[in-house]
Amino acid sequence: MVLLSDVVAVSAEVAATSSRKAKTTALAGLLRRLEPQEVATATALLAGELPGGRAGVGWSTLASLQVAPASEPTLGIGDVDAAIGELRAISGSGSGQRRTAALTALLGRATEGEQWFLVRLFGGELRQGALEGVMVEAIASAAEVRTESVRRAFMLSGRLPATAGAALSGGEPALAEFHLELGRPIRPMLASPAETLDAALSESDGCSVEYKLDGARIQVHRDGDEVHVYTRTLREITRNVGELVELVRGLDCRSVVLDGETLALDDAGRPRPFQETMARFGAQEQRAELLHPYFFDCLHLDGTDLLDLPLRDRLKALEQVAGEHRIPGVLRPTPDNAAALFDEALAHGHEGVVVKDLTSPYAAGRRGKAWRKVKPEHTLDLVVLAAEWGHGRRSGYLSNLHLGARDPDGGPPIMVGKTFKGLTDELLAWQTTEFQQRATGGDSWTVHVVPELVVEIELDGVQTSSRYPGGVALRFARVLRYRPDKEAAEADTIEAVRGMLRGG
Ligand SMILES: Nc1ncnc2c1ncn2[C@@H]1O[C@H](COP(=O)(O)OP(=O)(O)OP(=O)(O)O)[C@@H](O)[C@H]1O
Repeated sequence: MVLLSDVVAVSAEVAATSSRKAKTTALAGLLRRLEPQEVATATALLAGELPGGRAGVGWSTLASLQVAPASEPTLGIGDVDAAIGELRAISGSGSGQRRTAALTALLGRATEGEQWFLVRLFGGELRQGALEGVMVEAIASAAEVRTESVRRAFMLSGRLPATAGAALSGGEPALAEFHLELGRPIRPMLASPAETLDAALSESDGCSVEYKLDGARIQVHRDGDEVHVYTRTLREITRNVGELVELVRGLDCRSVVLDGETLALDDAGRPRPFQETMARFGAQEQRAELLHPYFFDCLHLDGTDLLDLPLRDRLKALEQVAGEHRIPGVLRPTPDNAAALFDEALAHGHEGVVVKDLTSPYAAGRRGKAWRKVKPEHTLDLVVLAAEWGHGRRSGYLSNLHLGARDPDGGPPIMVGKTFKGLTDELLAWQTTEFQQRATGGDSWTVHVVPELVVEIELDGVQTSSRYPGGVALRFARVLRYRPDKEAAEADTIEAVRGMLRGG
């Protein structure tokens, strides 16, 4: 039997080393020791996820609890699972009090180190998407299967616990059982940045160059008349986007999975601000502006999965089923044609282009070289770590943001700079409320927050710095907008920030 204290020890070991190999070895070592019934819960805990999802425990409850710790570790993985299940089942009148009582009982059975872990687990502070890649490798190593097989199962299920369960109990054959299922979204394929268009073009033999639209990612699943629409973070938004559902229901096919971008357009056909597209995803009421879909990939058509086929074949399927709703682009362009498309995309108010290798399969959830994004200006998506109270006109508002870049090895974000520029009155008011709800501590100047909000920052470049732990500082940073569609695990890495040193 594995104890919670074993998980806590391995988590600490993983956090303490920056060596990917050491992290994988530590995680795999523990995974190997698990009983089959412990695998799902222990995997979730190691990945910093609350087993089974949210349990309705807020920070205010957690912060108010002072429970004397146990002197010896006795909590097994099964005990933790059962206690979380009980917490989740509490409902009805007096549920707040009963939840506090159940949580107090659990914490009373935990040692000091275990309490620390559990409080952060409930508070969502341990969840680090960057750990996912390391976990995938650890599962492969513990189960003695190919990393690619584990990665594929994870992309199709979106769940590490289920992936680990299959790998450790059934090996390769069990992993091969994972399929694209209509109605279950998969993690979208992502792009990595290219310095220039020419650099991106020179990397592939044949490519598709497409507009990079500044909208919001959608994944659409249709099975007969049933249509579901999901966001980039796999949230279902079907009820909010009736016009997209109708459009996909009208396509000439029985079943299909399409990947694309959606955008609200003004009367002249120019993109509306990104915030308006995002607002549609959250709004319950119908709004005036209509969303238009721009599909760029087809992952399934009429009973056949296309994920493993090269892009050129997926694009043929896309043309067949949704040709008139394809994103603007060119296949196998000359350098001049590609440059013309890039200029045209910018002239229409879009972000740039994406250059895609026509031979590449769909590698969900990965930021690989098969898709390269090319943009003209410098922007970074960073994580908000803290904010300082403003002065003068901004007094009473949380203003100056402390910004962190992602640690690719799964550690906490690394601070790279501060800015209060670019914040509108509306954003100031919004973030003042949001940050206080996410506060983890601070002093009279500064409020530290759970590092989960992603903000897009425009900057002139970066410079070396001895002030910040990553050795780099942002130059002339200003806030462009918040990125509610992104999680901290998708923020730019410290390496991406350092990579900008070259560009000046
Ligand atoms: N033609 C396209 N092909 C793929 N993705 C596209 C395309 N046009 C727009 N996009 C958007 O770009 C995103 C892919 O770029 P990337 O993986 O870098 O995500 P990102 O970090 O959101 O990009 P950025 O922050 O630069 O907008 C997709 O999630 C999608 O929303």
